[in-house]
Amino acid sequence: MWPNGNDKFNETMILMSKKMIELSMIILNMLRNSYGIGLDIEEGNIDALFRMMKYSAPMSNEPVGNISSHTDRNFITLLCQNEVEGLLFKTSDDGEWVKVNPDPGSFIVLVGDALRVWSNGRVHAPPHMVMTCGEKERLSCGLFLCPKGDQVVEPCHDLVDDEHPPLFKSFIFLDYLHYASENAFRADTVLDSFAGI
Ligand SMILES: O=C(O)CCC(=O)C(=O)O
Ligand SMILES: [Fe+2]
Repeated sequence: MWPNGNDKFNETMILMSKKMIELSMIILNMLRNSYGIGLDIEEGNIDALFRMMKYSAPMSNEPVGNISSHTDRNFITLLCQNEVEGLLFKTSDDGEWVKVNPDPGSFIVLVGDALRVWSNGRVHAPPHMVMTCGEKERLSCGLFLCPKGDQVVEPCHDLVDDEHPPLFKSFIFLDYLHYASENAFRADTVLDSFAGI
């Protein structure tokens, strides 16, 4: 059983997760630069979860729901997947559901709730879900960059002023995770009910 006895696989997964953490940090820094401000998210205050997901082939042409609509709770999620489509996300403009065209050579970047709070609502954390159909299994792997559980999540002070009042209250990340898991049935609006002002 992995990791025992599968050293090569182990090594590849550790390398992959390290590279995905690096890429997530680069993206966070690009965001900071685009606002011309210092990023008060330090590496020591961040956790990363690497997860591999397998959706078995539904063997039907009717789409089958695998993961229902939700926003991710973390700062930023990087996803890569095989060629089987299934991920859909909701746009901020008109709330349309859009299919993600799978490209095994690229990463999908999703903003999560913690980054939406940090940016004081400037970046959209899209509700997304997974629905598959057909005869092939879908494989994806995700790197979820999160605040550590004891971290305070709040709008970045440089992004709050008279014209941009805070849209969210400060909270401890772990408290939010608990609240979100107790309110999982409204997984894509739970941030607003927990911390929205
Ligand atoms: O498998 C995917 O592409 C997405 C999975 C997902 O949304 C999640 O694990 O939060
Ligand atoms: Fe997700």
